[in-house]
Amino acid sequence: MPARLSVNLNAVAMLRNRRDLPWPSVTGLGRVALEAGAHGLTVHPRPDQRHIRFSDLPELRALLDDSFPDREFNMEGYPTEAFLALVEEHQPEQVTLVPDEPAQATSDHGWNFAEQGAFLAPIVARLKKKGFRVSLFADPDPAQMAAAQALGIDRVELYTGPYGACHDDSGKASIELESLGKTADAAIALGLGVNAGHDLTVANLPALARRIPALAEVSIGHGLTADALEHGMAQTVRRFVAACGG
Ligand SMILES: CC(=O)[C@@H](O)[C@H](O)COP(=O)(O)O
Ligand SMILES: NCC(=O)COP(=O)(O)O
Repeated sequence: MPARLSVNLNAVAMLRNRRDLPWPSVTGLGRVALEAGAHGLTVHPRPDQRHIRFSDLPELRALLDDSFPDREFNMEGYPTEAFLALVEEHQPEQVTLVPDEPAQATSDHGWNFAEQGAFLAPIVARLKKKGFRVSLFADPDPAQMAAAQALGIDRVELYTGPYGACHDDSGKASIELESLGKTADAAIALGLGVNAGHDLTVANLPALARRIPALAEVSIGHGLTADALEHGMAQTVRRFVAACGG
């Protein structure tokens, strides 16, 4: 089965937040994504709300519940008490825990399961008890998968940033790809599902999907939003030229 696509709306939210105006609409573009076939929506509400605002969450939950009940809401974040309260309020189908510092510009590494397992274990147990599917952000490192699996999680999300960064070096990309592939092999052998995300694009996704045929889900925001701008720009300029009376 092909990997499912969850559209990360953080980049849209960041653009919206440049002005005190309601566009681009996070919920509106979430609807466009779902109408176009996305299997779900991802948000990463950071503590300073510089991208997704906490007030976006009820609207997105309602969009999925009212119009797309077969799609999924994936909430990502560092498991502070405040983040866990948001999760419990908005009931995503999947919770992805990431080891990000509050002021971190973007996610840039996975959990160290050996060192941070004791911190994660009660949080995973709490989320599992409440019925959430739990995924943990993981570096491409097969040796860490046993410690991840021991936490009782459902999936790992492989951090694909280093692979995405090889956009101009196919030799290095194939090394990063193999590292992701071996980590996925180890996770799958232990019974874990495998998601992936960070800096995935139309260009680098096909090789990833071929190397990891059981890839369950990819969440994509930055590259997908850039692609939408690139491919939508000409049509939009035509609309504005017409609005100018041209
Ligand atoms: C976990 C991950 O890789 C994404 O959540 C990524 O960090 C996107 O979040 P930002 O758009 O806030 O960078
Ligand atoms: N979970 C990873 C994710 O949502 C990726 O975001 P981006 O790097 O594509 O913006």
